[in-house]
Amino acid sequence: MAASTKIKIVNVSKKYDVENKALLFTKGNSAHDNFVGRETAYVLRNVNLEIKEGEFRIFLGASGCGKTTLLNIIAGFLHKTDGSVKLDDKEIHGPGAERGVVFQNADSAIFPWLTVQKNVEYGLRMRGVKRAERRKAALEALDLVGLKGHEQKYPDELSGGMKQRVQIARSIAANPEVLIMDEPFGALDAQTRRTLQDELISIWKKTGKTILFVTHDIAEAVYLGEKISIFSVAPDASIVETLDVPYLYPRDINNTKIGDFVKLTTEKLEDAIRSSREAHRKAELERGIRIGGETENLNEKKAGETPGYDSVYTTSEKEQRRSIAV
Ligand SMILES: Nc1ncnc2c1ncn2[C@@H]1O[C@H](COP(=O)(O)OP(=O)(O)OP(=O)(O)O)[C@@H](O)[C@H]1O
Repeated sequence: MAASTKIKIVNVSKKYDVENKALLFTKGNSAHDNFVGRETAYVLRNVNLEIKEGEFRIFLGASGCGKTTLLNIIAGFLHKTDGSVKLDDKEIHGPGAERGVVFQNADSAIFPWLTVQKNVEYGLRMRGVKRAERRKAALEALDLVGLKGHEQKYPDELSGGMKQRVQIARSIAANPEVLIMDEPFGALDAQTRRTLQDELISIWKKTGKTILFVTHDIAEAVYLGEKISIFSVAPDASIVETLDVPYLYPRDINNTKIGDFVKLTTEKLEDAIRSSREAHRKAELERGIRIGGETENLNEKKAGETPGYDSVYTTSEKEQRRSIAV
């Protein structure tokens, strides 16, 4: 039987109130000096997306294209400016227990004064779940993320990877239908990252949850995702292409075919960045204005480099990418 639609996003747009934000800029600061009054720029414009129940969906895009903005709209933390976001055919108007969120920075998401177990129980306690029941849910979730035996520790006794596991366990204990993950492994070392990627796949397989996952790391996207949605750049960013990743789990990132798929995804992302930047430039030229100071000249880029490259990858990711695929 075909999976049902879990999340449906139709023509979602978002603009921030940059006019008020600009008042915060200090004079002499380049953001202030270059501000030319485009207070109504849309970060996201007409985003369309359909996610099936139980799907593992990746969001990939240049820094600042609006991935976090979209996740926050789906999580219910932010209001959209236009469009519709439905979960199980019902419009989302705010946060809900059926959506669990995992942020990149575990330090700011978990409470240092609570033990691991109390941190994981926290959301359930807020919902009035009885002690024995929340204890059971917390212990099961901690077992699932490999933290059995660490229940009574405090966050400052844990490594970065363990803290991230606590955050994931806290989401899972609340038993959400959708896990919304914003670069959850971005701050971790390569080894821990790989271990947590494998654990996440195993949790996804065991629980059947729908997962939305933002990453900058193309190899991670291909290793984890069933589908990869690629964003153009802001302003007016949207999802320009969605790739199906046609490989069974567990995937071997050193496999040549998967390496070729990483390369293909990289090219698609670079194309999306290049063509949306060209479209912005054309539109700016047509309006006869220069936005944000110096307009970057595409032709001045070094041979072999693609516009947006530096904003998408960190140095180590660039090296990893070269060694993996390009
Ligand atoms: N509260 C806000 N007010 C004004 N502009 C904002 C606000 N939050 C985000 N933005 C702008 O919206 C754009 C998209 O931000 P967002 O954090 O969604 O991008 P992102 O794709 O997640 O970036 P990254 O990959 O670097 O985390 C950026 O230009 C950002 O400066």
